[in-house]
Amino acid sequence: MSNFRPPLDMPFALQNRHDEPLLRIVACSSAGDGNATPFEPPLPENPGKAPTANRAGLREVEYRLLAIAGRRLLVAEIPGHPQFTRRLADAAATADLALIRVDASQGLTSQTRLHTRIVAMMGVRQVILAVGWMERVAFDSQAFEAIVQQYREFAADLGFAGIQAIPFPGPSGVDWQQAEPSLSWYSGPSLPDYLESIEIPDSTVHPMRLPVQWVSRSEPGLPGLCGRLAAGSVRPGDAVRVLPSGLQTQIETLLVDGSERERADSGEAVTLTLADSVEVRRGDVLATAEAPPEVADQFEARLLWLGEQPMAPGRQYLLKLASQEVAATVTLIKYREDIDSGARLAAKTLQQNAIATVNLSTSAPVVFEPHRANRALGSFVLIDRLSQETVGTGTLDFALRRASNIHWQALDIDKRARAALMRQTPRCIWFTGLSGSGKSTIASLLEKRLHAEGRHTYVLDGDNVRHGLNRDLGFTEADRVENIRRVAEVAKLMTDAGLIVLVSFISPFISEREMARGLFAADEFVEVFVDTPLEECERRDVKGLYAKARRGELRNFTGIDSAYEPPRAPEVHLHPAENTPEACVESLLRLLD
Ligand SMILES: Nc1ncnc2c1ncn2[C@@H]1O[C@H](COP(=O)(O)OS(=O)(=O)O)[C@@H](OP(=O)(O)O)[C@H]1O
Ligand SMILES: Nc1ncnc2c1ncn2[C@@H]1O[C@H](COP(=O)(O)OP(=O)(O)O)[C@@H](O)[C@H]1O
Repeated sequence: MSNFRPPLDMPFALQNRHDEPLLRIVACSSAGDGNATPFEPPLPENPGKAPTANRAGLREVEYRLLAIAGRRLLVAEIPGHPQFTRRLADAAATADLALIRVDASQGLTSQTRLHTRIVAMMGVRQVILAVGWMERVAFDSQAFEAIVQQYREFAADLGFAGIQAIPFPGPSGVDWQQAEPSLSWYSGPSLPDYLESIEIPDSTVHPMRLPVQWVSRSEPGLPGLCGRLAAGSVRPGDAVRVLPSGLQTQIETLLVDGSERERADSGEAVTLTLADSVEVRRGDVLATAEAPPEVADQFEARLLWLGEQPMAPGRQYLLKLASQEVAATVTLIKYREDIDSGARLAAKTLQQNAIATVNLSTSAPVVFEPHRANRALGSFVLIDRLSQETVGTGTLDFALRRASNIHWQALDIDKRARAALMRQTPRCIWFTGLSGSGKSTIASLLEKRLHAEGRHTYVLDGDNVRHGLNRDLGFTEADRVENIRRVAEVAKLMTDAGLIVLVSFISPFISEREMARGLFAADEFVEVFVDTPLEECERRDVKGLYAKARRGELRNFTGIDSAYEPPRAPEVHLHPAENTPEACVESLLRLLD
């Protein structure tokens, strides 16, 4: 074994492809206290770096570059703690092989099953089941076989092409060099031999895909299109298509590391220029002209939920796929998978570490390929728009419909024409605040004033809409998200009809209010924060609901046992506890004028 300079903490994504093939391994452990990793301690030939710990005293993820007989290995070692699930999914997304270690005395744990499902979902097809601490079961071959048998049965439906189980002595996993006499009954390959024998799929045979990371205009002439080849190879003169626009052109020049090249392969970072001045933007994908990927905005997908807060269908997240970024919503949870048995379970929301099959809808068409055909264009992450944290990762199975199959119906009479007839500027005035804060009182008074001035208005009130359109919804977080999504869509249609719409819903979450805002033109949406302190609302207790909630007779009551997230920058901030309803309406009218 030779030794490469260890690229400490180097993510897979930053590795450039060189002449020798690189086997990417994701290694994780469900053994012991979960804080150990299978490749420790660092081998004498390959010292790596000393394990680092984060503030909580947990080991961090480490990347090591090793070599065995001319084969280079990039190993991502993921500590077994549940906090590392996201890192495991990240590393598994590009790994060729997973090394999953168990403790012989514990056998399979829920962690083993979760890790195995995640690596399978992210497209890893080869698994090494490293059965460590064999001395704890007296090096018993039957104990080993029982674990292997159990694992094979569990993993039978997960689509692995190969599962190799290898026994190990000791607490620290992989003993590369020394044969352990007590394991002489094991006749399979050693870990180095097995790693050497694994075939790496050739990603250059796939049609070329280049997600454009940025467009460089630093040189005179046509812009340089920069990105990392996600599949296939590219040469000057190749016919390519730009997606989603579909425009066809040719590669003019190809640069790698600043020098002109005749060919570049999957994994390499390249800069291209095109023969024509076709419009290309960051997020577009360049592809082989005769075999382009699909473009769609509705998908069936598999989703691993990572957020501490449960996933709510209907809530908008930011979806990142290759270099594309669009708003996305889970429109339906088809089923959640039981991590142990794989059984399909009904679910209204997803808790952290749940895996589910869902329908996903994006706000704009996305260039993609099914994950089984291309991992780079078939996997995505979901980001919470407020915290900017990754809350989900997933893979696209197939498009539910092509984006191009559904078009906006062009109508002769549009919003502008309708509004002109009504002699008004359509608006959505969105009241948010606690129950009893005064939303309905103020909205109703404002409507009276507008009506008297000859304006065309409509009030959408939570209490009323919940008797009809939203009668199927309760007050869980997921139901409130859907409640607001529907009413925002209705308000948008009404504004489109030319009306001034007054929406009066608690609408407790920033995400959904921002989603609603996103449906309207910039100055069409007016967020009004009806900021009455909880104590005052509770003192008023118009409907006796606060008293009920305090007695524990009403669950999920906003302000008591369900959160209210105040707006950060509302257009109007009202303080009804200090001003009469009439005074509040006056200040609103001034703003609307
Ligand atoms: N658990 C719980 N939490 C909050 N509110 C409750 C609850 N149960 C019933 N109600 C009554 O429902 C009204 C709020 O409905 P909304 O559609 O505005 O709520 S939300 O926007 O979906 O949060 C609200 O009306 P307002 O007082 O006018 O706000 C309450 O009367
Ligand atoms: N300045 C004020 N603005 C609005 N409502 C007020 C004000 N002062 C007192 N109230 C009273 O508070 C209650 C608010 O109830 P409501 O308008 O139904 O609130 P919400 O729609 O937010 O649940 C009403 O009984 C209203 O008369």
